[in-house]
Amino acid sequence: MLSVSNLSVNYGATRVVDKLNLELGQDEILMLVGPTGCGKTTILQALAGLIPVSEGEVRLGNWVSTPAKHVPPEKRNVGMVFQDFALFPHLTVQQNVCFRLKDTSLADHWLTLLGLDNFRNVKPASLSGGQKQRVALARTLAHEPAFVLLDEPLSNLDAALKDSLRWEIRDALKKADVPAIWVTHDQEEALSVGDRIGILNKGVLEQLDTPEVCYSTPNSRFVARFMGEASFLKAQFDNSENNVDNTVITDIGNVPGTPLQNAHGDVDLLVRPDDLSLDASHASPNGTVDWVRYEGESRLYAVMLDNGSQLKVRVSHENAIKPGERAHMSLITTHPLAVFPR
Ligand SMILES: Nc1ncnc2c1ncn2[C@@H]1O[C@H](COP(=O)(O)OP(=O)(O)OP(=O)(O)O)[C@@H](O)[C@H]1O
Repeated sequence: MLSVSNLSVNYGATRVVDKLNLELGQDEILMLVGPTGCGKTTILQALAGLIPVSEGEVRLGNWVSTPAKHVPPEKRNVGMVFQDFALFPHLTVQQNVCFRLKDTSLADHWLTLLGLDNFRNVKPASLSGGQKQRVALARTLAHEPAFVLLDEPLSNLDAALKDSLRWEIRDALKKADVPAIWVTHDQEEALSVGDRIGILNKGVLEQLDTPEVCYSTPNSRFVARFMGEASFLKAQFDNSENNVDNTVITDIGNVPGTPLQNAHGDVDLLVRPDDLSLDASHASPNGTVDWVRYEGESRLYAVMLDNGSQLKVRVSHENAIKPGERAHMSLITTHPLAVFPR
């Protein structure tokens, strides 16, 4: 188990990572997300032992690193995968993966598993981006790392490739049976690939939970907005025992709620685009379309309700409504929605 307690990193007088705490199970994949400059890469560098930490400890297997007793990178047995692949251009795929390896049987194993058998004798320049990233991963895993750090491994690849390669990487990490921390800018990638997600805000871990919990029950508005399209609808919530079903009352329907931060009375309900329906042929419209974004199979609408809340709703692409047109919006969800104090 990889265990991190109160890890803090300062650059000069500026604290960039503030008291990070986390524990990762043996084959667990943690996706680390957050806005640019929030400290994601700094955390990876600190865990790899590449930069000094100001406070706290990192513990794995038989070593513990603290500011007073720093364990150097070569003693940590960390595997790193970067967005720029970092392959040796003058070596073949096979030579890259076997670099400094005494026993090459694991190199063969990962080359085969990652579909690289036919490329063993070519140099990186003639490989596609996805193939290069597979080579980088094979090289990392062939060295039997105790844990793996991935810094935006897919950010240089096109959308279609990203989608398939993220599953290949997840599968390979699970087979390698090592804890992994994977930094990404892509919320969808974080939600679909991670066992858990850590959301960082200005060096502080705001939430560390399963993808489902981070998306449906974010513990702050920051996390709610960061994990996907989020609208906040004015609502009323009675937190007394009279409200046995935790019903939240809104102008566009009543739904079950999960109150956060002791929300009650006048509250804001977190509404995702798929929690709503939009009907332009309804006899009594309750809002006006502000804008629409065509997404291929769907369209995302921003609708200004007559009560002053703007909500975003995603509907089938067949549903073409123009900005300025009136429409009826209602809540259609049956699962509990997060309720924030206003
Ligand atoms: N060597 C350094 N010296 C001083 N400040 C640094 C150094 N490296 C990073 N920083 C600062 O530390 C903060 C965190 O940087 P970091 O690269 O960890 O962010 P990030 O979350 O990985 O960002 P991005 O998503 O843009 O890659 C930023 O404000 C950055 O400017």
